Amino acid sequence: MATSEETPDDARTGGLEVRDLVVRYEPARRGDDAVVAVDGVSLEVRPGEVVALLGPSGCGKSSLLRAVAGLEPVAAGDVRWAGRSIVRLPVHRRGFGLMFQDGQLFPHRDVARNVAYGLEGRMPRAERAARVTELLDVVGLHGYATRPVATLSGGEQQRVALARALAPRPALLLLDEPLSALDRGLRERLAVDLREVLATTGTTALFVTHDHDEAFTVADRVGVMGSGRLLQVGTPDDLWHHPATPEVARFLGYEAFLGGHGSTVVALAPGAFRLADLQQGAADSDDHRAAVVRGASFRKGHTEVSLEVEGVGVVTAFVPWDRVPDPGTAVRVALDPRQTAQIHGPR
Ligand SMILES: Nc1ncnc2c1ncn2[C@@H]1O[C@H](COP(=O)(O)OP(=O)(O)OP(=O)(O)O)[C@@H](O)[C@H]1O
Repeated sequence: MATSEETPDDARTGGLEVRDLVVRYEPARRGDDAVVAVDGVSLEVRPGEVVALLGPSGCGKSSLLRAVAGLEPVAAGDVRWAGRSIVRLPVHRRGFGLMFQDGQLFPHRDVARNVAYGLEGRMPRAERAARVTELLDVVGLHGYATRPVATLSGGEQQRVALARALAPRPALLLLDEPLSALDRGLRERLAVDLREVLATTGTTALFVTHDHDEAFTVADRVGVMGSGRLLQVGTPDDLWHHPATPEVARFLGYEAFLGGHGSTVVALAPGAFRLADLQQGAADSDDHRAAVVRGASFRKGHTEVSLEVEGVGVVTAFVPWDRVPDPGTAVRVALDPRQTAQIHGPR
């Protein structure tokens, strides 16, 4: 039977449910305004699902995550797990795992004893050792058990932190920018590994990041936040092809906008304009414009050219490395509709 804490709706949903959540920080000095860091957010994370919260610095991602963890009080709204409100449960009774930007490993323990931390007192020693070995395999650190953590690289330390967070089989894993302290190449590789580890272990997770590539790599669904609000939630594919507003589109990486029919706006992804005389496909388009080359930077296997397109602004075009026009060159560009998204205005 449904109680006041449980509704038939919840029983069907399971997982995490955040309802109309408000997180507010009271002012440090009298007379200052309170900061509303999370302003009425509702979000679900279904069992086994990985959801990323994506948004610029200060938009309230960490505050939301910390409220779910029980590290920040909830000013209004509700946080529910498996159909029950947990806002009054202390952190340690929620059964959630936490992982932060700096792994916060215990420097005087070796790798195995870091990973075993959450298992101590919960299972016999032999079982604990087996679980540690299993987790080190899962995160790609086979054979690292006796290494002092101080001798590990930043990426290896984050793998240990992940293994430690997963060891007690948390009901929900909360990750706050776990890869942000690492350099870009390593971050990209670890994001792929993280996705695989979460999938293999069937872990339900909420993952905070300001990096859209990382969110798209790791998560089944992504929630885009801005100024304390949840602006849009969807699969990476859905968000990219159907951003709800120019604000969301810009945050996902769209660079410029064109007026469309009526209240429709056309968002332009990097590569939306092709240099007409250089690239195949450009000739098919009937939308040609004048542009001036502003600069170029070499990337893996191609060159990104910065173009100032008449009536549009500065955008990025991709050209083969041996066909890069000099800065100042006047060129014609053609629009590739596949690299655009339509945003429908308010009806
Ligand atoms: N303990 C606090 N006291 C007062 N204000 C806070 C506190 N923590 C966060 N804030 C404010 O709340 C807002 C949201 O911060 P939060 O850390 O949740 O954002 P974020 O999106 O995670 O940002 P970042 O990516 O920079 O960590 C910001 O304006 C921040 O200054």
